[in-house]
Amino acid sequence: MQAGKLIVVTGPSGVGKGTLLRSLIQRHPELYFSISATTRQPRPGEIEGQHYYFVSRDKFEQMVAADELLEWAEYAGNYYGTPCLQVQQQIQQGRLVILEIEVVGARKINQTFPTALRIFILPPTLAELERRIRVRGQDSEEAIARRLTRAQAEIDAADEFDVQIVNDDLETALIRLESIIFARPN
Ligand SMILES: Nc1ncnc2c1ncn2[C@@H]1O[C@H](COP(=O)(O)OP(=O)(O)OP(=O)(O)O)[C@@H](O)[C@H]1O
Ligand SMILES: Nc1nc2c(ncn2[C@@H]2O[C@H](COP(=O)(O)O)[C@@H](O)[C@H]2O)c(=O)[nH]1
Repeated sequence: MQAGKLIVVTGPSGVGKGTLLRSLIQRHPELYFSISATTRQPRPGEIEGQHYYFVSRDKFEQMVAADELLEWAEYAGNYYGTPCLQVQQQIQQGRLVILEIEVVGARKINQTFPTALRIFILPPTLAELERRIRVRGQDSEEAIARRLTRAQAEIDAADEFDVQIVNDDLETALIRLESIIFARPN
């Protein structure tokens, strides 16, 4: 069986990573989308084991100590991390595995998984990024401020990644994402 591949999708909060990836997975159900662990409180409608594994800080720290996470980072006051086991199993089974993670964690993947394809999603403007976070309507003012403070430094890191996609028109960005993920190797 051919070995699978790891694809990391990163970019600032609210840029539309989740929106793009949900559409991508609808079109390509063979993709495996990794489910992260987080200490963040669930938002209305978020389901345990589907959107995230919601864990306490103690439990998260135990997972770190037991080396159960492929990468992890603290983001806007909460921990987020990728459980290793499922990702490794799915790659061994030949699947394309997608991680949707923030920039610090995406950098760590470069060290542990140097063959991963790392894609950075950019907003058309910072004002549009703020508008999207606000329209989503799921973060407190404090959480929005933390996310926007971090966004500029994240955007400045875009060139560290293999590919950059501007998510202006959603369908155009989705087609570009598809073409990069399913590009034939030379
Ligand atoms: N191309 C686009 N044009 C306009 N609105 C968009 C576009 N892409 C996403 N959005 C909207 O922007 C908001 C944020 O999108 P989304 O939650 O997917 O971002 P995200 O990058 O996954 O954020 P986070 O990292 O915080 O999970 C949503 O309301 C979504 O509908
Ligand atoms: N380093 C990691 N970052 C992750 C992971 N799972 C999600 N994220 C990123 O965190 C922020 C905030 O997410 P939100 O759901 O609270 O809006 C966002 O950029 C996610 O992509 C992970 O496992 N590791």
